[in-house]
Amino acid sequence: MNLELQMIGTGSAFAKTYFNNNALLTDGAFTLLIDCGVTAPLALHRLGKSFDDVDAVLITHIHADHVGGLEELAFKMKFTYKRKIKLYIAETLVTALWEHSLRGGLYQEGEITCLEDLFEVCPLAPEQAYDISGHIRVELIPTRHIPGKNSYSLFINERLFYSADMVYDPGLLQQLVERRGCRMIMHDCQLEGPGEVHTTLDELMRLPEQIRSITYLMHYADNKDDFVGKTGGMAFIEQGRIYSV
Ligand SMILES: Nc1ccn([C@@H]2O[C@@H]3COP(=O)(O)O[C@H]3[C@H]2O)c(=O)n1
Ligand SMILES: [Zn+2]
Ligand SMILES: [Zn+2]
Repeated sequence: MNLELQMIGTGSAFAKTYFNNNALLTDGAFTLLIDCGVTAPLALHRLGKSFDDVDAVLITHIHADHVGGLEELAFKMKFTYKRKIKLYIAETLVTALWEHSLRGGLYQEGEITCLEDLFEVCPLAPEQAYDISGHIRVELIPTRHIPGKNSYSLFINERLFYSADMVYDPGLLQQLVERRGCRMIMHDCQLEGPGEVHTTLDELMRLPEQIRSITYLMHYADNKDDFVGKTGGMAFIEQGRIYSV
């Protein structure tokens, strides 16, 4: 069964013309929000949607463009929609998300004292596939991003690789395509400068043509249009467009 994936934002962390790189993945009956950055509430609003359209949220790593909208999501779920949705997150990130990111804004004596007061927390072990819905199955793949910081890319339904923010790892991409049946790669893409914590366009251009032909670029800067047609055949994913994956 095909899924529909819609990026509510395709921008890099500090992009101003694109929202944060967050996605809605749906099987028709169930909608998973992949990352929930600072701009997620407005990005959804611009698409005529709200957090009420979301059935579960999955977090790849703790940076504001991926978790900064969780405070609003949690408050809206608790006090407006009165629902506790599932929060899928690597087991290594559960404590850090609450203690280092959300507690300051969400804590309320006797009412909200831990992540479990807001979400049905589902800690995920890496390299193990989990059924998120009847038709969505996700495996976390640890990928390098910031030294000492855990970050996880996604392998969805044994066919789509969705990169978290990650440094170039051609061996992983090659292995997924050649040995695990990966048919589509959605990759973060830093258009200019050295890729210290991200993968650069120059690096992705070095991939074999067979891999580039199934690779789509996201998490890009405001000057993306300057690079259209100069990406070795890799297409930019468009914010708001619905893709069959
Ligand atoms: N060592 C670092 C750490 C962070 N950064 C920038 O901060 C952003 C945080 O969100 P991101 O999407 O991971 O992108 C990071 C870099 O732009 C960076 O450029 N170098
Ligand atoms: Zn990011
Ligand atoms: Zn990041």
